[in-house]
Amino acid sequence: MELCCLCDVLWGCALLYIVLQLIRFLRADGDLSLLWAELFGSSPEKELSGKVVWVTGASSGIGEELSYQLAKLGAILVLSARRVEELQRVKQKCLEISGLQKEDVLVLPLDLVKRDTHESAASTVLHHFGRIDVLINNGGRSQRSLFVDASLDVYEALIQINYLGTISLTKCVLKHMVERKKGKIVNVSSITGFIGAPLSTGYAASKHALQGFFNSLRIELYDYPDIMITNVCPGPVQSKVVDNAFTEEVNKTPDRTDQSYKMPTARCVQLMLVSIANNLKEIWIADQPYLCVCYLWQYMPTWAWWITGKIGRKRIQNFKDGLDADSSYFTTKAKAS
Ligand SMILES: NC(=O)c1ccc[n+]([C@@H]2O[C@H](COP(=O)([O-])OP(=O)(O)OC[C@H]3O[C@@H](n4cnc5c(N)ncnc54)[C@H](O)[C@@H]3O)[C@@H](O)[C@H]2O)c1
Repeated sequence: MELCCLCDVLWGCALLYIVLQLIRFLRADGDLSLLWAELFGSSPEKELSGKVVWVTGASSGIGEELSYQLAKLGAILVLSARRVEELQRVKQKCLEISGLQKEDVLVLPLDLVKRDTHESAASTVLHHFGRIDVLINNGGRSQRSLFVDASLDVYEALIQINYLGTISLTKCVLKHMVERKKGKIVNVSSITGFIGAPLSTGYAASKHALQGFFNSLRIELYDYPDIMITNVCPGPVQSKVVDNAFTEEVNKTPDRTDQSYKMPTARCVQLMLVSIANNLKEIWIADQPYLCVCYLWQYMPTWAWWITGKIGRKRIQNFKDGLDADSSYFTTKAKAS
């Protein structure tokens, strides 16, 4: 009788656990393999403490937040972007919030477009720290313009920064990882790396190119099982990406709009670190309805076209109204600020 009672309690607990996890998945902000790794996988603290991590685009948004969370985990950092004073500011904060010493954080200005400087940048890191454990290809720019209105120069610039700049730096670092037979390359792609988005035709093309490249490179590295490639695909996240986006012309950026309704940068970075710690190959990080659209896109492409068409029309209308393109699909409009 007592055994029966114990069994009932155990079954009750198991059922409660499953229901809780189901609720969690329904409110999910990541794909299922990512959420599984968050619940049951290795912790970023365990995997990343003491590792040499090179972050590009570290001067703002996701890259800046990555630098802070990695510093707190005890990772040794290389911070790259174009503006040295912004990188110094990020370094200073890294030192304030962590136990890192000045010599544990290297500020290394780098322009992704200047590909002839990438080899010497990689040599500088190797000279300074002796190794590169993780390269996070995060630097990049987005787009807010319709194809009919945009100059082809914008398309060239997006490919130069997001695609060619990224694979150029990867080539310089990969040589070293192949010699060591280990390392991690993390690419901040986007959900537009595998689905389409109006106003971002050139951006989506550059991120599709990145994903095609890294998914193929991963197979070329089959004989190096300890060299890991992770493609990170975020949906809308709070950052300066829209302020810095290309518009119709290369030298024109959009008016500032409210970004506060998007996923907090800290949450996006927290999930990215889980994926790096657990060697996940591709992760999706997005609030709804974007995550649902990602699943639809994979499993029911024709239905997905129907819904992305509806959402996409609204996106263009928001843009024409001077709002953030992603604001107010289902609710009242966010104002331009
Ligand atoms: N925020 C989002 O909604 C979102 C969604 C999906 C993907 N992403 C991707 O995340 C990455 C980080 O963007 P973010 O959202 O933090 O935007 P952000 O504009 O705040 O940061 C971009 C970073 O890239 C750097 N950068 C831009 N051009 C560069 C160049 N030529 N050389 C070197 N560095 C350069 C910037 O200086 C900055 O440090 C980008 O690759 C972006 O495409 C962002």
